[in-house]
Amino acid sequence: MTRGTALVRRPGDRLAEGLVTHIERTDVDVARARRQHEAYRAALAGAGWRVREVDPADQCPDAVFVEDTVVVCDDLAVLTRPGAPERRPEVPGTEKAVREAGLEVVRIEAPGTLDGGDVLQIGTTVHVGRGGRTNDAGIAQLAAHLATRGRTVVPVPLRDVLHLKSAVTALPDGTLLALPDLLDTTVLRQPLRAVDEEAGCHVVPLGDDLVLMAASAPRTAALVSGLGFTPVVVDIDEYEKLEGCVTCLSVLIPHA
Ligand SMILES: CN(C)C(=N)NCCC[C@H](N)C(=O)O
Repeated sequence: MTRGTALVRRPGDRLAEGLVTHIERTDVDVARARRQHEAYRAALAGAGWRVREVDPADQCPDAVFVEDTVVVCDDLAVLTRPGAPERRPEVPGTEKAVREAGLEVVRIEAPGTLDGGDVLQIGTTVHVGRGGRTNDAGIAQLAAHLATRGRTVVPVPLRDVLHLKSAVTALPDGTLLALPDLLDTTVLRQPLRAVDEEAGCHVVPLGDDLVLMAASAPRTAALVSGLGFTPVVVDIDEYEKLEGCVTCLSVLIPHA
């Protein structure tokens, strides 16, 4: 049984030069990061996803964080215009992959900026973080594109955090796991549970009751398990040194 296609992009040799904005830079062990990426790909495959590699963009240290380059909604791929200009050359490789997956392609245009890490889709509601990477023009363009698929966009102001999904993601039943101090929770449209581990608010529903989580959030994994879900745990600490998390390393395209 295949759930769909999971796009990933292998880390390049320059990974350790990736951007760091809200945390202190520490050394990244690239060889270890490659092993962790291999295990991450295996976890996706083990959960029933067909893993497809996006062409490398090795001149861009952050290219492994492929989530930031596209928002997939049903049969539509919205190519982003990343808020960090040095990440924009990552987009053409993603465009090739989503075209090959048969998706309709539109894009965020200047002056809009939008990173996929700011976009949290839950049912027909799409929460979009407004912060350092995503601006109002980007949010307005995304809202217009996703309206064609019956989605409603809710902007969420962020505080001192890279992306919306650095601070909140959702379990398969729509319950939000969040670090409430990092965003304006009053605008969120789903029930919220505060977590006490930074990586605890990063989950990726993989289908059925499976929930991809980082090994750095053991207490939250126990919580998630107690709620009746099955955590699929991966160690991604080399990516966490670059403000990455489990969501950023893939783009899931159901049924593709
Ligand atoms: C949800 N998150 C956090 C993401 N989708 N992306 C992380 C990108 C990290 C990269 N060093 C950067 O600063 O762009």
